Amino acid sequence: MMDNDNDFTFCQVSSPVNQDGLETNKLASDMGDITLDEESSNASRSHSENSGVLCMDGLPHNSNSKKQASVGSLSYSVIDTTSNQTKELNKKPVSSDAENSLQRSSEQRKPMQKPTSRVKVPFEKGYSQMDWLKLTRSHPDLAGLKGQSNRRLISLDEVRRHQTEGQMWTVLKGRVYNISPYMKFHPGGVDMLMKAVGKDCTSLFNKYHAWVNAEFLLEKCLVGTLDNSQ
Ligand code: HEM
Repeated sequence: MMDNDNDFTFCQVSSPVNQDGLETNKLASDMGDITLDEESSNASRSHSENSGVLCMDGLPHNSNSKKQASVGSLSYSVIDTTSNQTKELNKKPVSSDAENSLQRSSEQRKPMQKPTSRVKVPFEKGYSQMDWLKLTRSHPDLAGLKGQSNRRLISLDEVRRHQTEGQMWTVLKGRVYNISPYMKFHPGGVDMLMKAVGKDCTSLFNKYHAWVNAEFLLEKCLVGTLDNSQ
């Protein structure tokens, strides 16, 4: 079962929102030798709709011939079609230790791991998403506009020239943001967000978390709109 927020993230093996068929297809192809039975597929789907995650933590079941794994209160069979044998997933109760739980869940996920590994970086004190929201409400000029309008058109070349501390610009879905103030608040870590600086990060963003509402999160960091005319 899921004990805390960390477990929620670390156990995530499918996209919370199935809006993006790609993610689901990738998962399906990476699962390769594992087949979920009819009942389990339905169960997983409805679980995804409800809570957005598919977590494999659960208490051990007594499994001899039929192997059972559990997802919250749901259970399903896992069948290895290559060896014609059923595999039992590693099922142990979750401890509250986030580090152990990260290790254990990455072991569990091995057979169906995606190429894109998504590790949530523990935030520094004062840099939670709630702290970010508070800052966006209280800071007068997060974008660093200094009175300039954020309705102007900005070329990709100008975006490239903004890679200094305090002025780190990126393009996301046609909008130009100064992500400098968001750096330390990014749940995926500073290093990951640095990859977005000075360029269009839309595809990277979608690869990791297409469902994140950046328009809302970065609203106060908007510096303009990308000029596509060149
Ligand atoms: C530019 C705007 C971006 C915003 C506003 C943003 C925001 C977020 C948010 C809110 C989360 C937590 C998601 C969750 O809990 O489900 C997150 C996680 C993450 N982000 Fe970003 N992100 C951005 C760009 C990027 C880029 C460009 C990359 C990759 C190069 C990236 C990589 C990650 C990773 C690896 C995680 C961590 C694990 C996870 O939560 O699943 N992000 N980001």
